[in-house]
Amino acid sequence: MPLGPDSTERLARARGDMRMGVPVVVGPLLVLAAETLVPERLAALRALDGQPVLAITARRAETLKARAYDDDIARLRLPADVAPDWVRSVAEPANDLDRPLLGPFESVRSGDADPHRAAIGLAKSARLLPAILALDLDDAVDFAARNGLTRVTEAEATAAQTQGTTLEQVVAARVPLAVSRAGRVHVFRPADGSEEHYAVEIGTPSRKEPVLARLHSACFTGDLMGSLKCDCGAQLQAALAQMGAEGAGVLLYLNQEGRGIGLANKMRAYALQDQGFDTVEANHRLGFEDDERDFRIGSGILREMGFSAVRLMTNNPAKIEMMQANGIDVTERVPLKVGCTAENAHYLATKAAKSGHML
Ligand SMILES: Nc1nc2c(ncn2[C@@H]2O[C@H](COP(=O)(O)OP(=O)(O)OP(=O)(O)O)[C@@H](O)[C@H]2O)c(=O)[nH]1
Ligand SMILES: [Zn+2]
Repeated sequence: MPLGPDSTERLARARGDMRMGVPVVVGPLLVLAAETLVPERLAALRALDGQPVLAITARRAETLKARAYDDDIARLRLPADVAPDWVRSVAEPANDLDRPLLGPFESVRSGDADPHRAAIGLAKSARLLPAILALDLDDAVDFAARNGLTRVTEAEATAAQTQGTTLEQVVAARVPLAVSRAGRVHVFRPADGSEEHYAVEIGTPSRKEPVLARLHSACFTGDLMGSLKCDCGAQLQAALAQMGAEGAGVLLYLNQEGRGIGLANKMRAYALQDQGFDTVEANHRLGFEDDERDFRIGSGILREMGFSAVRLMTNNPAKIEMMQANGIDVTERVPLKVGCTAENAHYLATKAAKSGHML
């Protein structure tokens, strides 16, 4: 292996750079995340030859009443005189209702939008808002080298969205739990430098029979703070309690906060929910799909631990489908109906109506 970074490592760097507001080169494009744009970098971008565009998802474009000519994304020409906060307002819907006059937008029709799509995917995988400033470069390779910028190819950036599914166990150790003395916590680390995920094994479940299993997505507010806006904390405790009572089970704690959009974006969604949008509408206004989680991570961990069949504790049919599609047999669905509160009744009803949850 050469000493320099390979493509996986360059992708991890690119994510870090975007989060810091440092430009990266994706295929032929110079790319800056809209969310972390500062005035100095916008000025430096404008000093280059060419016409910058702001690429957003079609979901976001729909809210802004901008035309999306590239299916799932739109490329908006960057007006010559706008300040960085215009860019941020296009990306970030917090002030949509106060700033209705951001447009009119001029959407670009010609040229290849695939690199822009790849760069938006990279921003998502960095848990940033899916909006990027992009400028076509004539000499992308030299430009990156001259300016010390991280460069990834378009294909590498596209692949970034499906990485993080090859995980290796780093360590496992005994942790006596309130629900069972025989608790064991395993830590799994993806090869691409993205977030680690955990498995809590209760007892010593047989690898030859279906194991009682829960795929739990991290919810800082519900799991740790006792938020009444969702049912996550109660589901977590109930799942562990049932595993303790049966003497065996495995709970995967997946760091896919906010259905994979990250805590900052989930809090943005919560702010929109206070303006009257439901959980799905809020995700769309931010430019995300309803659910950005990659459930293959869960099936990968189960396989790594030697399990091939589960009795899955869930109300979400998508999880069952994803398990089956990824080689983990779901022999039984174990319902998990706990934690209904006055504050989350609307949230649970929306999950049932829009996400097909079985309630
Ligand atoms: N984007 C977003 N994420 C949310 C919201 N409320 C909860 N979450 C996240 O949703 C995830 C939990 O997903 P749920 O749909 O409740 O449950 P599920 O795991 O898909 O399905 P079950 O197995 O039936 O519980 C956690 O990662 C939470 O952080 C919200 O309003 N917006
Ligand atoms: Zn929650």
